[in-house]
Amino acid sequence: MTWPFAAVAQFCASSIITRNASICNELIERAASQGAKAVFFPEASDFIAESTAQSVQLTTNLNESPFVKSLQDSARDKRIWVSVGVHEKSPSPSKIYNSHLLIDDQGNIVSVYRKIHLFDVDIKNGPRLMESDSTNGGNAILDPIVTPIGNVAQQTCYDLRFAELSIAQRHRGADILTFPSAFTVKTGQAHWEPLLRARAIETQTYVIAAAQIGPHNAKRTSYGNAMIIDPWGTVLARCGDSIAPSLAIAPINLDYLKKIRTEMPVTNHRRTDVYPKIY
Ligand SMILES: O=C(O)CNC(=O)[C@H](CS)NC(=O)CCC(=O)C(=O)O
Repeated sequence: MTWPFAAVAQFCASSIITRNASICNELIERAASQGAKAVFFPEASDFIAESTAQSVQLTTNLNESPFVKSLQDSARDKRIWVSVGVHEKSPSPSKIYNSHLLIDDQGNIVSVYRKIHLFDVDIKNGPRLMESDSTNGGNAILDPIVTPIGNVAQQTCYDLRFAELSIAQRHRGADILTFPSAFTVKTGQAHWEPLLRARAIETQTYVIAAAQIGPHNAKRTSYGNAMIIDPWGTVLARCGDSIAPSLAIAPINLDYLKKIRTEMPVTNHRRTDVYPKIY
């Protein structure tokens, strides 16, 4: 059996939505031409705004977004699944959702995850970001979605730091955890790869982590290092240091995943008589 390939994307979004759309659609074409069955884009691929006000002003409903429509068209034309982070209107006029869409190879949006944990931090000599100024948090952990590469479970960026979500999604049947992200440089250097590898190792799942890279505007730069990790914690593929749009590709081997889980059945060893089962 040859195993299906996944592609993870890395680029630098600006506040110009049409430009970001061209980059993503070009990468979808490239991923499909390399034989990938699914391609994963970063958080906020539609735009990175220069202010809270601009972020709210640029945001539409999903069914009114030319960015989303163009990715749906590309997914259908190229017969490839697409995971992508975008902004979405919420019921409150001054706040949005930070959403993660899964689009199937017919161009249908099959799942919309709304980021649960909001990045409100003020780090000395580091970033100060108050995501909750512009964003409402979601309230649901989603079930994994069956795709040609395996069961894909959606999260977003800062959610990575809350292992409960990954454990819950593992219990619900995830083969692959996905973290579309725009990590800051300071936190990324310290935490990005160890957190991703920890989630892969402790849940024995593949981890696909798309990332924004480089300077979006005068105030904001992202860490990059998009990567695909296997259930043993090995980094199978990663994007390089260039801020030019790029892809990294790896096979998703569910026999290998089963082998890892059989040889060391950590999920069966959980002491849910001592602490609660997360589900
Ligand atoms: O701003 C947008 O439009 C999109 N949202 C983001 O980029 C979010 C909120 S500012 N970034 C993160 O969650 C970074 C997390 C991070 O860097 C960490 O956990 O260390």
